[in-house]
Amino acid sequence: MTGVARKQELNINPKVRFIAKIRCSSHPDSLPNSWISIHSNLRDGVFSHSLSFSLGDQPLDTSNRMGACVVDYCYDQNEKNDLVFEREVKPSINEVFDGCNATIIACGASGSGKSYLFQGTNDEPGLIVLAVDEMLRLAANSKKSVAASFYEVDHDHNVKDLLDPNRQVFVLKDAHGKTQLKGLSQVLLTSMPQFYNFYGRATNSRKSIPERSHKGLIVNVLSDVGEKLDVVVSKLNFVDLAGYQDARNKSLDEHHLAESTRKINKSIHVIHNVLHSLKANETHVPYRESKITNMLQDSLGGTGRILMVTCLNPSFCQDSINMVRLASRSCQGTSWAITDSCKKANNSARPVVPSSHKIWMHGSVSTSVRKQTMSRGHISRNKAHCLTSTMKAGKLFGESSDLKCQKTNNDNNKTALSTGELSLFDEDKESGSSIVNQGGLPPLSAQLQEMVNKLRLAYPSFPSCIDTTTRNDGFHAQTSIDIGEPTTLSSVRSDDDKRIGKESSCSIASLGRMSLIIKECEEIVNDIKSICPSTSSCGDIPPHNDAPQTQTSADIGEPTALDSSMRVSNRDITSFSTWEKFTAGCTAMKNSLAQDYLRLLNTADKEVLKKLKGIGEKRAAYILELREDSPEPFKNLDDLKVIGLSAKQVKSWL
Ligand SMILES: Nc1ncnc2c1ncn2[C@@H]1O[C@H](COP(=O)(O)OP(=O)(O)OP(=O)(O)O)[C@@H](O)[C@H]1O
Repeated sequence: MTGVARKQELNINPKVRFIAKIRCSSHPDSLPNSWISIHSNLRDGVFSHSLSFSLGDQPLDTSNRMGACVVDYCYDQNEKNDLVFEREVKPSINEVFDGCNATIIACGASGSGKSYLFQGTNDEPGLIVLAVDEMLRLAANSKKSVAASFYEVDHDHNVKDLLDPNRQVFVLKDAHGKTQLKGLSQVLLTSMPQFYNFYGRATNSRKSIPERSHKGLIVNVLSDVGEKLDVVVSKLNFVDLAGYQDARNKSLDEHHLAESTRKINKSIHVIHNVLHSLKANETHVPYRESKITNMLQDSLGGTGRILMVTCLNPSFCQDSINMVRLASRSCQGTSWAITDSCKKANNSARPVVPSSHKIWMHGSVSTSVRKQTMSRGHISRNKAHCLTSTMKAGKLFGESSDLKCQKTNNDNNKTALSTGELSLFDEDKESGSSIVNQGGLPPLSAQLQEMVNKLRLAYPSFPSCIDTTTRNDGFHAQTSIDIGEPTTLSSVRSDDDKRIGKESSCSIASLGRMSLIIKECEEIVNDIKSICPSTSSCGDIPPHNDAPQTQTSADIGEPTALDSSMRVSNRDITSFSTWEKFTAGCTAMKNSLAQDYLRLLNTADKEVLKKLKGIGEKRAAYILELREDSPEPFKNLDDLKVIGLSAKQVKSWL
């Protein structure tokens, strides 16, 4: 890092700013950091830092999708908390006193120095301590007061009051849509020693909780003392996110730990998504996809200023690379559009984004970038010294020197969908006749055709349903029934009605659906075989007995018993009514379609992902990143939330 770069103008994004901080080594004798190099970029008046990584002499290629990792600024290991405070936090505090909210978020791998940055030590106070001191000073000079709350969110689910762990905290929205943290206690701050007392109590209560969790401090600025003390004018949030850990880390063999890690990682991804959306001025911001972003919605949205600090370990840590990639993706609005020149260690240019990416990255580089000239030399350290002596008196913080982050598995467990699997989707493939090609669908293979024919024998209503529609809508109608919900014929029909006319051309998605349905047919055939072991083929299945079970409107209206039809292997297939057989097939199909959609998300390469409805360039790239954290990030339809899709939406596409 050259001195010239250090004197460059800083571009401060008025809304969201991403910075990185390389942790100082906790061992004074250890070698200075050598695995992260910081390179300055100045392009079109926008300043940024790109980071490159090396292991020994070996540059680490992070360019698979990402290329250089770019953040707005990176502080190296020699730069102290007070410098970060003066440059990054203090300007926001003035704005908080003017009525704006601000949020400072620290994220990073475990042991990357998040707590150190926020909390600091007796000798080097952290951002929180410096900020509260500054806020108390400003409050004394105005008719305002400050009060603080301290909370913890474990598993991205339960919110606990760290001042009073027995209190239950509920996240509610008031009539104006504002977030209320019902039950969270608040302490009026009067002096630094009183704050140390408060903060020390809260951090001690946290130590009793072994699980990793996010924790947050809210410093509220209250309106005039003596009038309405409880009216919050604005707030400064500090959010110390749980340490990021690769969920595939072998040490996480206990299921609940892996599960908890998965949830934590997911919420970290959601926070980055939210910041990306805010930075890119997107209309939809996925606050509701995690508890922590839901809680912070008021502060993050509107005019609230946000600083995301990605803390980096001083020695090699794959999780740190993952984190900085994530930050870079959110910061740049893109994560893969990196030119070759950017991959070189000594690159100096910001990544060039191909035009195909420009739609969604629009707005990510602010046009109203505020520039602040700051040189390293003019930071006053008096404040820190003054605080240090106060803190020493209180001996608030203990220190440990463990370097927690270990090298983790770098291999991405990627399984690209083979073209063999895709051949079913292939429009050029011609074989056999088809019962469903009237809408432009490709002909089925002879083998599949035979299977469907067999199904016709077993399920008389199944082919009739197909045949009564003029195109592939019949298939859609059967497969668009909400998964897990009771199936009624009327719902089938209304879905059918909705779809007819909507989709007039054959899409890859519809071809995909078709192949999946056919695959499901095969499974149904196998199910039937297993229920009737004596059956050598579907064609041999005794025809259903319609006589005693004639379909009535009561049958149609009472389908819930059929939901269990896939579990009725004890029951003789011959006792199934036509309707039962049909709905059993439908249930299996819709479940299988959902599973196949999830399987594709978990395994398919980017190009295939982009063929799925709802998945564009951005989502596809994000899915690939999620798969780096967890080999199978999509276990059920609810997991789609993390990529901004709802289960309902996807079910309607299947
Ligand atoms: N700038 C620094 N100088 C010296 N030691 C540091 C510095 N930053 C962090 N450390 C030390 O590194 C260790 C890990 O730091 P810290 O606890 O802040 O990490 P963390 O990211 O909060 O970890 P976790 O996510 O596991 O809570 C601690 O022992 C801390 O004292």
